[in-house]
Amino acid sequence: TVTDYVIVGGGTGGLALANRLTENPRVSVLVLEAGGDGLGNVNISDLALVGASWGTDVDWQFPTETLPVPPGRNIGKVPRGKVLGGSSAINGAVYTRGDTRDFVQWAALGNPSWGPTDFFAASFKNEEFFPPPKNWSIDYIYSDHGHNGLLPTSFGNPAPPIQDAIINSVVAYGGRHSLDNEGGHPDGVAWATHARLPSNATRATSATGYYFPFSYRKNFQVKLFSQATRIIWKSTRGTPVAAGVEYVDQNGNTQVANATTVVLCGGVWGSPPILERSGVGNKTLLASLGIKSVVDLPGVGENMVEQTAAPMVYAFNTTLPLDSVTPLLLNGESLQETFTKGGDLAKLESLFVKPDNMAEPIFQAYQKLYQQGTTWVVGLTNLIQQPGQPTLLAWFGGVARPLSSGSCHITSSDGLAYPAVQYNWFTSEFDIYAASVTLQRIHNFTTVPPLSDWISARIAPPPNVTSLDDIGTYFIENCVQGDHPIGTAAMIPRQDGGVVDNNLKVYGTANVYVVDASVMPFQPTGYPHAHVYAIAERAAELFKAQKHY
Ligand SMILES: Cc1cc2nc3c(=O)[nH]c(=O)nc-3n(C[C@H](O)[C@H](O)[C@H](O)COP(=O)(O)OP(=O)(O)OC[C@H]3O[C@@H](n4cnc5c(N)ncnc54)[C@H](O)[C@@H]3O)c2cc1C
Repeated sequence: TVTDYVIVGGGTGGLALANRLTENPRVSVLVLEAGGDGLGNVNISDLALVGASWGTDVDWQFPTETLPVPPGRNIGKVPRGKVLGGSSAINGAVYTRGDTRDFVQWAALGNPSWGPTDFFAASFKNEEFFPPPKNWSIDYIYSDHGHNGLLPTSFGNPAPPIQDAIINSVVAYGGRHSLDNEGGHPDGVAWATHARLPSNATRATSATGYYFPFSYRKNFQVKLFSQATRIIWKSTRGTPVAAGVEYVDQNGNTQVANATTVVLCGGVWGSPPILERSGVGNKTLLASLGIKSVVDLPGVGENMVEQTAAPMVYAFNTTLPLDSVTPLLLNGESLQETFTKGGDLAKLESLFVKPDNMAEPIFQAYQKLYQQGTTWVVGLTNLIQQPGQPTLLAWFGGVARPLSSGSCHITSSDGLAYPAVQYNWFTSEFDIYAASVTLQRIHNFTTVPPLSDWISARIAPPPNVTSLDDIGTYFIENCVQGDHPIGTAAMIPRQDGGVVDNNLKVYGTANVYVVDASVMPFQPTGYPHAHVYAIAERAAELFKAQKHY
């Protein structure tokens, strides 16, 4: 049998796309997912247990390469969801939307279908926002959220008065209190929504929203424990045409799924390896691995941007009664604003230079976003309660839009081998300087009243780390990955290192597409999760329009 679409990866993007395509009963979709269904796994469903699934069988546990800066640092294996729902099933579930100006730049990169009006309409289609109860002191703007989507979003339970103290100290130190960061103007400290059902703190994933309630659809088939290895080509003469996808089924047998259209939704480190094993990628690299080139596309696996964050941890002088779900505040602001309070803006600007491996148009987009004063640095607050210990306040602060970028490439033609994930953090000094001043500013927020009235000591970094240089060293030695990588199949012009076009079709192919976090040309303000859903919603619209469904 030949299905209309074979979708590789039943993750965040994959299931959202599959759902929208199968709204039409005449369109058939087969999803190949390397993991299982995750049903009954409390580490997935209970959002209070975030992190418990990492390192288990629902996590790919991707090995990473040693970092260049600081020399020799290796952060080891990092999580990615290997289960229906993909990373939406194991992530922090923080749901943030970017700035409208981010998408003006996406469109300017040669993608007219991805401007702010289209992007936000697609994103709102994803969300079903549950406002907090009236007696909770949480600000939000109702119209900044989607209301008829398939993914429930809501706030964690508030912990007044500490939350108000955080907001008031940010404002006391020259920051802004934003009523809502979700409507295209993320600029200041605001409550962050989670992908979660409000009633019982259950995690909402692409599987709970887009698949399980629709699994009755005969045209929406899912094969679990089926790992795709490469694309099978019907013809590589002229423009190559895919016939389907080769995969290893749950019994270890190699099979082929035939389809009219192949869509890769394997994620940032799942999709590029499939392209490379199929002959789509850097011709020289592929030749060195004995793989015949089908389309010479050097951008495959490049342009990988990952946010980093370092903890600033403070002990409270009291134990706070906390709900099981940690409430969160997200603070973002422009670099100009951050530096006005304690950095050398001229020095920062002198460091704002294009890294060799960054595409020129992306750098131009960054320049515009910087000049427009868009939010560039982000801090997320977390309240931590361990039995018998004082409550801790942890800020995770970092640069939302770093200049340093890395890569993800296969190292052999083995269809089941892990690729080499190279982050390349801090190869741009701009990122180190911006991060140091950000942490210093977070420290300054925390040590002015009213928040300071609650704090007894700083736990991390140690109190003797005070100079900007020392804070910078602390950051590069202790930062953690955001688990927010994007960009390895970037939607930019082919001559600039792009991999997919405005319709998410892989350049040089007739019928191969990518619909996941890989296609983001750069990280919109905030975090990636909500944007992947929006990409899938928008991709479904574009596919339907092309095929006149
Ligand atoms: C620990 C963690 C915390 C995070 N926290 C947040 C957060 O709080 N907020 C936020 O916005 N973002 C967060 N993220 C990032 C966010 O979850 C991801 O950006 C997003 O879910 C990626 O979606 P995707 O569709 O690109 O990939 P995924 O959702 O990862 O889906 C890829 C799917 O493809 C499958 N797959 C891969 N290769 C193959 C293959 N060869 N054959 C078959 N199937 C395959 C995988 O098993 C997976 O199901 C976090 C991520 C992680 C891992």
